[in-house]
Amino acid sequence: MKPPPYVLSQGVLATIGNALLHAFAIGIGTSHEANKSQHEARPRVPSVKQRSKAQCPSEGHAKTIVKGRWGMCEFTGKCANIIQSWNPVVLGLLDSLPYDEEVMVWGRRWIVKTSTLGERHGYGVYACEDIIVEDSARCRREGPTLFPYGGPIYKRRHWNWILTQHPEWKTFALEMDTFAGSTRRHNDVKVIDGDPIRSGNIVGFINNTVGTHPKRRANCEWVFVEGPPLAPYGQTYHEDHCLVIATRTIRSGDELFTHYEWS
Ligand SMILES: C[S@@+](CC[C@H](N)C(=O)[O-])C[C@H]1O[C@@H](n2cnc3c(N)ncnc32)[C@H](O)[C@@H]1O
Repeated sequence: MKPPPYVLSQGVLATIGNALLHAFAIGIGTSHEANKSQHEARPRVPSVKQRSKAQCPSEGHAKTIVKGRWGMCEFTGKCANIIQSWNPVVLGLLDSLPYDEEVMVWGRRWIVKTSTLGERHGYGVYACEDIIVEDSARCRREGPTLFPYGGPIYKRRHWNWILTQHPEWKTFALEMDTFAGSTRRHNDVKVIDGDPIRSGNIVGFINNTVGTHPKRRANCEWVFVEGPPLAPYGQTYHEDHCLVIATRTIRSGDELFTHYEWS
């Protein structure tokens, strides 16, 4: 998944009149185009065409079982060393993400349960409280921060290696810094593995507006943020990160939707 990585300027979140946000208002920009204001990017997803064909160096095809939050998974060659362990708690996410149970993430209550799209489309994320977005904030993409897109971060090249061995890992991958104006080479782009099971990443359960009947309206978007989140969530997390922000008022009981493509 490669949802829209909007980039906010330094001042944007500072103006958000939300007490919670003020607690961890973020300094923002991009690592390669600092101080550039908002970039709107088309949401994109790693497609088969975009993916490099590079295989993970196999070194005699030795097989290694890598144990992690996902259970056990077999990798060969260098891939086994590339797989990172991840603790969701460092980014203020939950160590385990229960279904059908209210949880508190970044100061707000949420529930992960069957999507309004229907059972065959899996789970969705619902708000358990109202989140108000003023019209003026909406126009400037200054809606409240909901939670981060969390998971281990891989270089694109390494992520491609992983996918050659486990293509099913791709569903929740977010390319961090591909947005309009990015000058990074494709292989330099970083990818967050946001699988909810592997990463405790609640964002992974947010569904897409595309093709929905009746038509769902997006109520949140992704933004790329340079540097770690401020306290209390950035105490031990030192990477650039991505956030989900509300783009319109979300009422208690509403399911979150955004616009992304997937392959
Ligand atoms: C990022 S996940 C979203 C969470 C997913 N519902 C789950 O339980 O894992 C993306 C997957 O959800 C499903 N999905 C999301 N939005 C959809 C939509 N508008 N129509 C149909 N399926 C959708 C697709 O199976 C897609 O691969």
